[in-house]
Amino acid sequence: MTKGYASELREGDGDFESSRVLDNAGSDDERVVEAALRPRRLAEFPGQPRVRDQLDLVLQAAKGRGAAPDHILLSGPPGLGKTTLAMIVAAELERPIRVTSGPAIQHAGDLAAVLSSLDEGEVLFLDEIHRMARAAEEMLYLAMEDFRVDVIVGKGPGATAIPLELPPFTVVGATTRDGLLPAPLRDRFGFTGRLDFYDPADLALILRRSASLLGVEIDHDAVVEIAGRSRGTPRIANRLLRRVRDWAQIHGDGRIDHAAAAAALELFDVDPVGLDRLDRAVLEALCRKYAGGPVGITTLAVAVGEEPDTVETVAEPYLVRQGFLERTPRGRLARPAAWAHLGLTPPASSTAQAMLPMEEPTPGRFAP
Ligand SMILES: Nc1ncnc2c1ncn2[C@@H]1O[C@H](COP(=O)(O)OP(=O)(O)OP(=O)(O)O)[C@@H](O)[C@H]1O
Repeated sequence: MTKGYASELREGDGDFESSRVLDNAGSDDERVVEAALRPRRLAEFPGQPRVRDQLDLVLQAAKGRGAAPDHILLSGPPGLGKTTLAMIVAAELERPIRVTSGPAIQHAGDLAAVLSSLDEGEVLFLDEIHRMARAAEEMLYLAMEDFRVDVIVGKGPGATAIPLELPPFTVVGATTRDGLLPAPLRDRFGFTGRLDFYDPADLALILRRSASLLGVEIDHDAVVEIAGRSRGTPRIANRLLRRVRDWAQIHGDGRIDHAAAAAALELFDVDPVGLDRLDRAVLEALCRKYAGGPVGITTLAVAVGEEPDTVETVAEPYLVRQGFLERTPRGRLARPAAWAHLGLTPPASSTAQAMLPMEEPTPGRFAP
């Protein structure tokens, strides 16, 4: 589900909290709206054609055999649809879904309680699976492989493991950091779907569908404008749509045209390539404070007043994808496009400048 970044940002110094319309977080009300906008079936899910086709095959084959499918791992940056796809897996299998998350499982006993109450064929959605406690991870390996958990009774040398058989079930794990998953856990998943940023045409489809569900009229140019500034992320596209809708309601007749979209996005500090204040702060710190780097992620995060994990999972993937930033073994480096985007001239000695030039991305187009 969509958690983590909200609380992390709130717990942080809060610089970006109030104005980050692009946060991959949101209030409870927003989560309710988000849930209402989720596609329910695979056929309604725009984008990610490869993952969709692979998942379709896995699910159809399992259904045909009348068996639970292999465990499924979904990885990718926040807001790309991992939770949505987990819900879709259960809907396609016509099975119930149990939802929990890594941070909620801090002891093996927490996981044992969930596992022992699963019904046959049930889908267990484990969001942020990389944040589960180590002891619970070990229990999960066994449960995923042998459909069994060992319940430990007693303590010390007298402790006994009592095996408890489980009915077959399917784990759908979601992670923004699959590199943090221990190999034995990763290996237990028979299928891994890697979600990537959406292209503007798919975001446009998502926006049209959401506008129709929200009952707002939106014209073609406005859809293109919002899609181009949504960082390749459906959650952000939907959130920007709702802010543009607010603008059109207050300043116009409720219909969304290009002028309304552009004015609202300007108000909410979303720049023409979709970068928000945190993204720009990261680039500014990298270029102005550290002369383009290389600089370590922790230092960079301190410079922008954020947790390293937030910078790494929320801001960086898109900055890398857009050709603004490069991750190197020595630290983060600003690419020439970052200097150009900020209107700065790289210092003559900058390592970043010595690298091959990349084009400044155009609005709504991803760098190759
Ligand atoms: N392919 C899609 N089509 C339409 N809407 C989508 C799609 N993918 C995601 N969304 C919308 O974006 C919102 C966020 O998606 P979701 O919660 O599934 O992302 P996530 O990858 O699980 O994020 P996180 O890592 O933060 O948990 C959903 O509420 C849904 O409305």
